[in-house]
Amino acid sequence: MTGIAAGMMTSASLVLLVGEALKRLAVTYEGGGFMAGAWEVVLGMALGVVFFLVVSRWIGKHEHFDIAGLRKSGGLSAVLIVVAMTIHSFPEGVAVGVSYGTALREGSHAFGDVITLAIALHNIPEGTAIAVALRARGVGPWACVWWAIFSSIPQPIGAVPAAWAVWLFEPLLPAGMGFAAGAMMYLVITDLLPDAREHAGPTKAAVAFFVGLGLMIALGQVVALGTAFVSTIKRILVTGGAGFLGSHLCERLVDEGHDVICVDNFFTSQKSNVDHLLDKHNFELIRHDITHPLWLEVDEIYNLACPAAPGHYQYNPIKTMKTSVMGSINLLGLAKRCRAKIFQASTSEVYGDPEVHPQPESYRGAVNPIGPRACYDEGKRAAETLFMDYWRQNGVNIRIVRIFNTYGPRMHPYDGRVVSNFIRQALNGEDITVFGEGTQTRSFCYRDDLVEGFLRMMNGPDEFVGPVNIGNPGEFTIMELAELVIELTGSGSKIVHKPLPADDPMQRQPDISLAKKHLGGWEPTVPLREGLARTIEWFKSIDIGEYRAPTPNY
Ligand SMILES: O=C(O)[C@H]1O[C@H](OP(=O)(O)OP(=O)(O)OC[C@H]2O[C@@H](n3ccc(=O)[nH]c3=O)[C@H](O)[C@@H]2O)[C@H](O)[C@@H](O)[C@@H]1O
Repeated sequence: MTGIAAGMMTSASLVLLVGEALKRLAVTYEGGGFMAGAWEVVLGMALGVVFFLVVSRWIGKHEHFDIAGLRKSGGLSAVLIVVAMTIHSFPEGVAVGVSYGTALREGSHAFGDVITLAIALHNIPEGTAIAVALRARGVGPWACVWWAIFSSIPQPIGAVPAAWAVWLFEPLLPAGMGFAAGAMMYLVITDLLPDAREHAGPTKAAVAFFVGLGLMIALGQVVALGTAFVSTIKRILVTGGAGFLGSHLCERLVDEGHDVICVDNFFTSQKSNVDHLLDKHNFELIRHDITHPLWLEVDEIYNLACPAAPGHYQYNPIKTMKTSVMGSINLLGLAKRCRAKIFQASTSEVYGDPEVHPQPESYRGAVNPIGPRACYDEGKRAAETLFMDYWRQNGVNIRIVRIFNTYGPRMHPYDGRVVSNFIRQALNGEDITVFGEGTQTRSFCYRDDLVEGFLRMMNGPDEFVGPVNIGNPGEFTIMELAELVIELTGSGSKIVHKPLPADDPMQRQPDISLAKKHLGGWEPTVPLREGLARTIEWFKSIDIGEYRAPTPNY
């Protein structure tokens, strides 16, 4: 078994990791000549070897890994063996993590899978050895099993941060691949092969080694074939994809390698938001209004299409209601036909002017169904109803998020919402228009935090369909916001008061416990001051003259 694992790990290290790293470098250093950039892999391998060497020295003698030696052990040495095995699992985990980090960055998990398999296989004799040593000491059979399993727990603990680190430092990938290869080869030479040889003799060890080599090459082929069939690349439709949030979502999805179809009618959005994506092979832009049916073949749909600023959605309230209701019906029908997963961008406005504070998802809201905001609030509520009914009645795979006030770069300068208005006014030296006394509150979430929440919700388990609040619980009065914008822009603008619009909610703050629980601990990371500074920089970088106000209501 150990001999086979040694063969598999050798093949994985040299063929998959080093081979692939050199292939990548050939692209990076195109035209750079023989061995261009290969030093990165060599350096990575050396680091991998040194890493294992240091760890092995630190935990003591190699005899502790010696499987034959374990059989003879008893008493204190058995405890030492468990400790040594447990600690030496850690660098193995790092090797697995580096391999997965590398593989996933490439859009496939094949590398990680084969290396995990090899390490897992090699865990079997190690775990058995621990069990044998403890059993000889009179430890009960189940306790032996537990200790055998426990000794491998450092593997995932080492693997997760290692994978993350590789992900973070993409340019170091070839060196990272070399690192994993070097670390594994060290393990093969110092640990696996001597064990195999001592156990089974040189001939059987050599045969097992070559069986392992062959097995891994065959497995690599099967995985490659399987990956081609079960591709991780999805065809994703984003409606409202040229808008403030939609364009950022498209960008994230394009970067992840998905085939993205952006649909927009450009009512409150701007083509320039997706200009930089137009020449990407995996991005497509369609001008279309979702109140009309759409015939496409997709795997996932993000429905973000709807004007969201009160002034613009009240400009043509019937159209706003149609966008939420007919748009949802059209897209849910598309999702049903394609068996696609579909995501609805709902809103904190479903809570109306809330009597419960902060607002949990279970709160049913206080919406005026006949007021000027109803076209949006009730439209979004009806959309939620439609989503839930398509889920219950037709088994459509849905997700609903309720977005709380969001801001950031690419907000339309004439959007009319409070953050864009205040920044535009401050930069132009105009009066800052605070509606009412400015004592009403809002909780402002930075765009990137929100889109991260979207992705986690869409990619989360099918059992959790929402609705879930996504927003920043940091609550501010509108007056505080005005003062902060003046401070950050260094503007001489004065604050003036205008009448409070009808049905304007007095307070709003999301309860995000549900998101934290179900979306892998998701929570906003960008504080208002920092997010506003970034947004102000973006506003300074654009030419407002290139933007056309969608309606006169801003
Ligand atoms: O920003 C958002 O994401 C939300 O914006 C609006 O909801 P609202 O909270 O009314 O957003 P704003 O128009 O930005 O108004 C926020 C507060 O600032 C006040 N405001 C707005 C604009 C302005 O120039 N001055 C001003 O004091 C408003 O009266 C309101 O109390 C939309 O209706 C929501 O669907 C959307 O989720």
